[in-house]
Amino acid sequence: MSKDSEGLFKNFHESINNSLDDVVRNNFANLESNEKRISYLCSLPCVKNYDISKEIKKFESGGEFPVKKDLEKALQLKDEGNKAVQKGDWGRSLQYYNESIILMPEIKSEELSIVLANRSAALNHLAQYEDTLRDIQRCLALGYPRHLRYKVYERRARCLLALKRNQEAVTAFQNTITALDEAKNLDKEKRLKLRTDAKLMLEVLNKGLVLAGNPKDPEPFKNTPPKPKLSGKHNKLFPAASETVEIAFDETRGRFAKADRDIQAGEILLIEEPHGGVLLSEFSKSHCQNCFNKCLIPLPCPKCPNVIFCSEKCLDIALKSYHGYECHILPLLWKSGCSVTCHIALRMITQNSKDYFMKIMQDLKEKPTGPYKTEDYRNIYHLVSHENKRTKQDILHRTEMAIFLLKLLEISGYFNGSPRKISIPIDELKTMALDEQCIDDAASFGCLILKNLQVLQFNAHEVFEIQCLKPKDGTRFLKHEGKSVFIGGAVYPTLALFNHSCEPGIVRYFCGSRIVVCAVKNIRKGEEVAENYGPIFTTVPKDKRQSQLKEQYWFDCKCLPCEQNWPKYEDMTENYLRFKCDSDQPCSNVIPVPYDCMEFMVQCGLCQQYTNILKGLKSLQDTETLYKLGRAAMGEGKYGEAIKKFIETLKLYDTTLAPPYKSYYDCVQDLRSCMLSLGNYSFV
Ligand SMILES: C[S@@+](CC[C@H](N)C(=O)[O-])C[C@H]1O[C@@H](n2cnc3c(N)ncnc32)[C@H](O)[C@@H]1O
Repeated sequence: MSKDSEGLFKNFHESINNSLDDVVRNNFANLESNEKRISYLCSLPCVKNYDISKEIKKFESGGEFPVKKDLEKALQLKDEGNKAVQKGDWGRSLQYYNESIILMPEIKSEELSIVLANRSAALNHLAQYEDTLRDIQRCLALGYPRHLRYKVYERRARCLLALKRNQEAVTAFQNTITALDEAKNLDKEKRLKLRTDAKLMLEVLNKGLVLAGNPKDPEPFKNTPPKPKLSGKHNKLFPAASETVEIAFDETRGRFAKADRDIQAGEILLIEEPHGGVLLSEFSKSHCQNCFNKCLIPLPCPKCPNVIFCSEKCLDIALKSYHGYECHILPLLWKSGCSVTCHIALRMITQNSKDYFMKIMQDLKEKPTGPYKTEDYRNIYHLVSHENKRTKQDILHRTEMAIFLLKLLEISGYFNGSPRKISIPIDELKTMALDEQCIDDAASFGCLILKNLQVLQFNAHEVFEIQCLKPKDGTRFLKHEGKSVFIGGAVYPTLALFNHSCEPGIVRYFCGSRIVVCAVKNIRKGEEVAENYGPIFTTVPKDKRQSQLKEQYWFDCKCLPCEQNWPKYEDMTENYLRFKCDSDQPCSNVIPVPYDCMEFMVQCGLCQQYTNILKGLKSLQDTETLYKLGRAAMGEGKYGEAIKKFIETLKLYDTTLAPPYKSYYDCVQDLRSCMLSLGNYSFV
């Protein structure tokens, strides 16, 4: 449940807990399968008869997440946009048009086409030509009135000229001339002037094209950032990871990742799409519901006023899978007070069809073999859920959540195999009882949801972006100085196989909703590639780390900093250097050498061999210079350059010294900050 939750789910939960007597609790506790737990709880009168009609009524009243589109408001906002245009405030008009588009009902396609055309004018004035062209395309597809079309064709032609796409501009000017014939409300003189201008432009353009030998137009500009690339080939068994990573297993730690060869700091080890990725409700009107990118020119869902998309592609993906079902239940879910984890648990179902689950239901008993694919629900089903360590109270609580989500799933039309077409009429929803026809489905899907909730507790990741203050004109902004903001959640099934260390070897960042995992240390072949579940040894004392990990993830951490009781960053001493034993035989020992040591040959206490520290001291001087260069590049926002310097610094450190020591973690921390700067960011 969300921390400050109020609302339907909380009340439902409290009401059940108050109604259950010891006998019922005992009966529940003795049930051995999730299927039985769901069926039993669903059959109890306190669940079936739970009255939700009053709470549902509250949703109808709208507020932050209205249940329906609103023509009147949409038209008002359009008018506000037009007024802003008259004042020459194009930025403000764009905001009004955006809001109007989101609220405009789908059936008012002509009205919508007009707001899109108006928005294209604003975008054109703001010199966002590619966006202008997209909106013109959209407004024409929606049936923009024929007598006004000359305007958007002419705008299209001018945009194409600005983008130097002259061949296409010729067609657009020709369309303008044809469309002027239909401009019945335009006075004769204006029409004549526009026609003459367009003809003149056509002449100039055609001549220019002939003179230049009819060159091809430049490709339309792609506004999607380049996709990150794995370092090395894909792992054959775990294709989201690189072949440098192997997934190993042992009885105490379960599955975990280790290096299959020496890994260098800076290598990209994993790139993975989310499974069940959801955006937090607070970002539903600023970020694309599908790819999580910040979205300044939103495309609305045709049916609901609560989510936006960055492109037709994202809209199409969402509508054909999860959003088709979630469209009308989102306000209910968001206002119910249940957590983002509940939403992910539901999304893990809605993103696939009922048929998909029916086909794999039998397979779920066995762990799947073959390549471990991100989209394959069977893999997620077998992630760690610690089912047999759960308390009765925990299972009861999650079963209640599952039942609440089941009810939403039923309302969404999921069990009938087709999304509901209209928003939920209040009279339809009186109690929590499930429709008799859905009882069998409820038992099967309730089990899956319950399993999802258990799995998510240990395997979900937060999705974040870096938010930077909007730079004033001409001023530079530094992404590493931005704030990391939690915008959503998801399971990344391959990353979920990585265990924790309080001294992690990786950093994760996001490109849209896709996660990228990058090494921030050099990791030797055979060593664990560990991620971090929260507490880091440099900042959190051991007892706190141990108790946090035990409480949240149910294991005793035995990482090196925990086992050897490494000091926090602030307590690391600079009085001696931790030299690696440099003997001929491989020796893993560390030789602490006082800072003011006058000897240059020091003896290893373990293998008794001598290490010449002069060579090491010389290379440490080089690391200082390299590190300073990296810091300087970072301060100028040249992250690629800074990353290279930090990687070189770490390489030199690793030939000489063994962590923990301050300068090593300074460098790791800066490398991490630079890597984070490569991910999602937005201006606030
Ligand atoms: C996200 S999963 C990691 C993958 C998991 N080991 C598996 O087999 O699928 C988290 C769970 O892994 C185990 N785990 C993670 N880090 C661990 C560590 N450092 N030592 C022991 N167990 C760990 C705990 O059981 C934890 O709840």
